[in-house]
Amino acid sequence: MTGELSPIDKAKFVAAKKAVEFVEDGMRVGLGTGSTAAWMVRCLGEVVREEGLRIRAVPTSARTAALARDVGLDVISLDEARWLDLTIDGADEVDHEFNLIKGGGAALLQEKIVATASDRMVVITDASKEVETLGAFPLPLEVIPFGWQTTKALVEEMLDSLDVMGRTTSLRMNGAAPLFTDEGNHILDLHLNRIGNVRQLAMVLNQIPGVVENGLFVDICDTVVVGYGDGRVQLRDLNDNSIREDRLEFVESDNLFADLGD
Ligand SMILES: O=C[C@H](O)[C@H](O)[C@H](O)COP(=O)(O)O
Repeated sequence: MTGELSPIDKAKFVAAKKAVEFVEDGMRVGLGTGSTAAWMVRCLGEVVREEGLRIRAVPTSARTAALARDVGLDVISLDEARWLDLTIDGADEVDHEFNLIKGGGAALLQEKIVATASDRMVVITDASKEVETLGAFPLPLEVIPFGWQTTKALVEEMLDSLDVMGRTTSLRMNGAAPLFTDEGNHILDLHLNRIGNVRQLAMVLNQIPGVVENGLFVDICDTVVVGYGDGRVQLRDLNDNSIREDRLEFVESDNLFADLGD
């Protein structure tokens, strides 16, 4: 069964499996969204079944909530949990200061709320998402549908005033219609190539009327777990600047590998 996994899925899987080791009995855990986070939810379900951990999980999307219930996790809302011990999530890009671009799966709003409500955010990724400077991946911006074209024009004006060159913005589509997020909003993707001042951009984007949230996660992530296709994992911790390495075996499990990908 594991032979069917691509190297990239193996990398995502080992990062996810390693990150689940941070989960302890009694914790309230935020569950990210996306293909990497889906591996983590499956791994967590298995650990909870095998070790009898009592955890409560707060998902960041309807997709993750459905998967979490499928694998037997106790799903509660953020309002029930209030604060979380840990959130584990994927990312679209990660820089050396652990700033992130998120929202490729349109879940950035709930993801940012949940991660910010957590004592610790662990990001799981493969090496392809590590970058010197954020911005090659289009930056998602969640905007309310009312007047979105005006909001888009204001965003473009703001980018001009910041001298962000060569940018384009596009409304994310779902087939022929605009995509709606779980919160009923649209996504504008900002194609910027390179984000010089991440902190400044994150702040000014959220000042624009109509913008609900942006996909820049600044000073939120503490730990990054990078997985590799050969089973290696690297754990980087910003708090003590440590880097630890490990290697995980691929263990065949029908539960984990029956439904590949997100
Ligand atoms: O909105 C989606 C999230 O921010 C995802 O965590 C991000 O897009 C990474 O997804 P994946 O693990 O599928 O690459």
